[in-house]
Amino acid sequence: MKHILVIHTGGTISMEADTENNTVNIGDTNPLTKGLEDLRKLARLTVKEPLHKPSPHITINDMLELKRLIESECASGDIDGVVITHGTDTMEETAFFLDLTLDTDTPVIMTGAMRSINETGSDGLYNILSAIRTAVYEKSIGKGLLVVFNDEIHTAREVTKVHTTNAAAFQSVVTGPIGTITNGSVTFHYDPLPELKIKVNKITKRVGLIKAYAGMDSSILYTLSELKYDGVVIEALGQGNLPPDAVDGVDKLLSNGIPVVLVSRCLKGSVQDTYGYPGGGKQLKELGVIFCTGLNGQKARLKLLAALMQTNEIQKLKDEYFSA
Ligand SMILES: NC(=O)C[C@H](N)C(=O)O
Repeated sequence: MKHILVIHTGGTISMEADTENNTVNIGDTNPLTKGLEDLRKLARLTVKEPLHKPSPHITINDMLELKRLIESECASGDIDGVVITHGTDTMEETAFFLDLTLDTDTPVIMTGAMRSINETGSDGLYNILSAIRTAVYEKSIGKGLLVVFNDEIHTAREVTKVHTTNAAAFQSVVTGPIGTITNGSVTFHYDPLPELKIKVNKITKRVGLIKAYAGMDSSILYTLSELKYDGVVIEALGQGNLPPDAVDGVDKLLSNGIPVVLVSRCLKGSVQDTYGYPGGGKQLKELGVIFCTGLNGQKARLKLLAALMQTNEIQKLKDEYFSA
């Protein structure tokens, strides 16, 4: 029998509905720590609970703590796979951060739930079951961090939360799921792209994330510059454009040595220096903005945060961390 480390961190999967007050709450204890008995038929389980939080409370230090825990537990060579339960709101961020910074071939699977443990149709235990099935499956080795949810398997790079309440809350919008689970059998459909790894033990930088909008000016960008943020990610318009009045703010950040990474607020497609009008991608690229295709804003922010622990030279960031 394979040995799976189950790490609980909190989220709706560990919450209970209070039907009188119509709220969902995190209690003193995590009901999941007792509810895994049936799943022990699938694998030998060791259960740890380093955190018991709703996922909007998860911090970058929590992500680092999880990374350290996984590394130290896997160092013995006795762990065949890891399953992490996590709230869904920031699941893609913890998943991406761990994928970026963990250097292991051991399958690490993340899951959660949209309905709390005592609600009718609760999806928590079912998703854990699917996650354990994926963790023990031989072909999950070397695929990076995977998110298992509602019978689908997603890579950390592609997955995003697309629905606030539906049990099918996660999608790999560009590629579709990397795998599916049918009648308890795991099938993979393609191999993931190799993900860059960044070695970090601590994060001491501050990176802001803002979304561009029609009529945006430079005020927020000036503020981030005055507050001496270490980096800024902008979810730009379309192919990588900004309103003309926002350009001076970008210029201010860059001339203060603060890297600016640009992703698109569109769900699909790449960012490119196509448009030559004021605020267009061509002007932004010439100013020194780093273009990043394939990551949404929250993931590009984490990548910049980790990369800034290696270098704050804009050219190096561009060449070594954001060239693909
Ligand atoms: N479904 C969930 O887990 C949502 C919850 N707000 C959380 O992220 O902790």
